[in-house]
Amino acid sequence: MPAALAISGLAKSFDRPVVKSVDLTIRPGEFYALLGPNGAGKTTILRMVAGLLKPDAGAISIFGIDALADPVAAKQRMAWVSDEPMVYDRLTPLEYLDFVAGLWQVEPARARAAAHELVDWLGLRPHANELCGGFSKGMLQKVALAGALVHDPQLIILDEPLTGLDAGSARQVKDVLRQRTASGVTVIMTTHILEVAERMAERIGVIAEGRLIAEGTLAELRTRIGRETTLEEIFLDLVAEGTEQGQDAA
Ligand SMILES: Nc1ncnc2c1ncn2[C@@H]1O[C@H](COP(=O)(O)OP(=O)(O)OP(=O)(O)O)[C@@H](O)[C@H]1O
Repeated sequence: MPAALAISGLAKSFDRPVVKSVDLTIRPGEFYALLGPNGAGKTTILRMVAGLLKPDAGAISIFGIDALADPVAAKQRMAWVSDEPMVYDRLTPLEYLDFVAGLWQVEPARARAAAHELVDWLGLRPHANELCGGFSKGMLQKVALAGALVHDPQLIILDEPLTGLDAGSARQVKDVLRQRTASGVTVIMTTHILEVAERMAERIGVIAEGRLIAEGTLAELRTRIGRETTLEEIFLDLVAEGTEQGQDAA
């Protein structure tokens, strides 16, 4: 079976190199967290995977599909959830989900069932028939997540999905993601909430200055650091070890 996501030699520069020859392989059903300091290049990597930004170099394969050569086929297998939710103000959550399902040509009865299930899972039922225009950012984030999942993607790519959510909403989103991975779906997400990476991710990748500087299970990362400590300490040590700034400070 091909990898859910295989990236090799991925590179991108803006006014300077931001992603520098990143290789990453995620197996089907895996929950993978991408950590890294602000500006490390995490979002840029995910935007390239989601087909929103053209890499300068490298290859991206999604379940064996060359995402650069056949972006439409690749996009059908994945969902992209940005940290800036884009939802239509003049639609209710159910109307929005119906609209998105239509774009994906999901069979109407299946789409309706999926929409109602997501609305319930994400606690949107009391607002299911209200216009999204009046929603808080957290509620919009949940509607956007529901929209991304309505076509049953096999790879879910999320950029900071829990930022700004209250405890109850964060729990609902985590439960939806857990439920999806339990049924074999692959998840890759960026987060600054180390506890989320620690509790939810099977493997963690650390990006610093555009490079993947470390990767593994929490136990593997601990072994690499050589002491029994928290993910926060591991993260700070790895970043210090893997960046010019950190090396200068050491
Ligand atoms: N469209 C763009 N044009 C110019 N520079 C950009 C663009 N997008 C990102 N960058 C720059 O690329 C670098 C990496 O940004 P990116 O958003 O990938 O980082 P990140 O690791 O996701 O950071 P954060 O944790 O703060 O969200 C930053 O210096 C950012 O300013």
